Amino acid sequence: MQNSILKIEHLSHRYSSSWAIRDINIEIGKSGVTGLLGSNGAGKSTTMNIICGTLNQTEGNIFINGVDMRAEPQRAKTNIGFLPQTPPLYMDFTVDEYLGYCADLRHIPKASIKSAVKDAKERCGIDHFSNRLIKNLSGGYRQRVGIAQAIVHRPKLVVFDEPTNGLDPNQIIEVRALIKDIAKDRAVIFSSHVLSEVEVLCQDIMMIENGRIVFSDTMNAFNNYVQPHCMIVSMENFPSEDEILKINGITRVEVLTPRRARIYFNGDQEIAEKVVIASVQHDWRLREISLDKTSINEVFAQLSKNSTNSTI
Ligand SMILES: Nc1ncnc2c1ncn2[C@@H]1O[C@H](COP(=O)(O)OP(=O)(O)OP(=O)(O)O)[C@@H](O)[C@H]1O
Repeated sequence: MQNSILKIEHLSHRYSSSWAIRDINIEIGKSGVTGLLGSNGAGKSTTMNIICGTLNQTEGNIFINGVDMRAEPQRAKTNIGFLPQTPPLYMDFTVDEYLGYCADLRHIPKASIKSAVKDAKERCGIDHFSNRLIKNLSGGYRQRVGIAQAIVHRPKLVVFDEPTNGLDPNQIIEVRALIKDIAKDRAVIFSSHVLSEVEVLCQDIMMIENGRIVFSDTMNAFNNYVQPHCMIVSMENFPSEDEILKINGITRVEVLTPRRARIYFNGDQEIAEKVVIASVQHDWRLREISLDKTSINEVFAQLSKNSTNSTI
């Protein structure tokens, strides 16, 4: 790939005797959000810690903007910002003290620290909390401070390890919006074990299971790959299963309540239209019809299962 910000070649890591990740190869471009999706223990944090230079790999190479992390770690790290799963915050520092300290650690020249901190605070919407002790901020604002430290040195690649974990629903929406904004002018890698979160945020998706990449492509390709094959239907006058099975393309009906069912179909994307037409013709009084996203989760489970069957 021309213009790649991150290139990973044959990356493997072993903790004492067992392999956590095995032969991972990844290349990502200079902008946009790439989602790293995997269940608990799949190997996301291990991969991210190695990318960010906080863990030394057992085998393989990492290049950040063409710079080899092993050969020139300091130079490679100038282009990386990292928000680990547990944000490295000092609770007794104010926001300004903490971000100033982080900017200094990142070798920002003394004369530029103030403006770098100001930019990061503005970007993350925390400039009104400059003098607040971090321990007195809410979870969502602490996470913003964590994000601000990850971008204070204006890196070309920012890595977020499960950044919405432990936040309430409103905070999750705000942090997602912030990540989207940050990705406008740099590359972002974002890990999660929640498929719906990766779907709304990322253009590209990599799935890791059992230490191996089991899927790596665009979000569009993933959605095409996992075409839904069932939908939820509610009707006032719910017909018999046999009546529904008469609609061409429907293969199975799973009754959920007397007026609601999950309907499986054979991939025919016009099936919803056919159900609507049949409902009008037979006066079934359709109240709800929606593609069932659980079928996507089933594919995720299937990909995970395939990788569990392979030996690491
Ligand atoms: N310090 C460690 N020592 C030994 N084994 C470890 C260590 N850290 C992680 N592991 C193991 O390596 C594997 C991958 O863990 P990792 O934390 O990378 O997964 P993850 O996808 O980030 O999971 P989670 O979503 O739970 O954080 C797991 O089997 C885990 O138990």
